[in-house]
Amino acid sequence: MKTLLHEQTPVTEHALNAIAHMPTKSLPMLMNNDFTQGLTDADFMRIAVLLAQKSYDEGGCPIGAVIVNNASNTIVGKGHNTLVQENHPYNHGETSAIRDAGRIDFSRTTIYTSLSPCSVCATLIQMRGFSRVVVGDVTNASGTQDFLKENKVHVDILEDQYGIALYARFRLEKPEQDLEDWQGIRSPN
Ligand SMILES: Nc1ccnc(=O)[nH]1
Repeated sequence: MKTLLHEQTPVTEHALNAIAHMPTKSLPMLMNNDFTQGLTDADFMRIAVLLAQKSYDEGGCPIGAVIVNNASNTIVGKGHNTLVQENHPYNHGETSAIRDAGRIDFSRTTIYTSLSPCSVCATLIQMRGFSRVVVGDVTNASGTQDFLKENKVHVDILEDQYGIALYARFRLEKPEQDLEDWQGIRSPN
């Protein structure tokens, strides 16, 4: 079967945005193995940021995450924060992607998150035995890298300036929503 994204397709922002929006299980219909093999850490991080943008456009918190199988370089889970969209007291970008992936062996996967993980997500990442975390923003938030490293999770910082600017804008526009999401401070509603 010929896919829309293949070995001759350039890796553009439009292509990455289509990947971000397509259900994970349908991705093999969109891109073939050769295209998938060409995706880099920065590309996976940008997909996480485009999921953050999708959440922002829905009125939610702009944080996205992508989980990739280390051996096959394929996306096995992805998602974004749904505090607002699902009226969900605790569904961060990371938990959303982890839930999308399901009960797999996370020790052979990498999670790309558009924002530095909170302590609850860092604990889940450690408990589920992820081999590696790539963090796209340690400018707006930080603090769990040492915990992750102490627990044998490899941490790489790969800042995405688009994601950093988006989160900074959100924090200025909706400071209460940012605090509720980070610290569980009671919703004003
Ligand atoms: N890393 C994160 C911080 C806060 N909220 C999220 O969804 N993710």
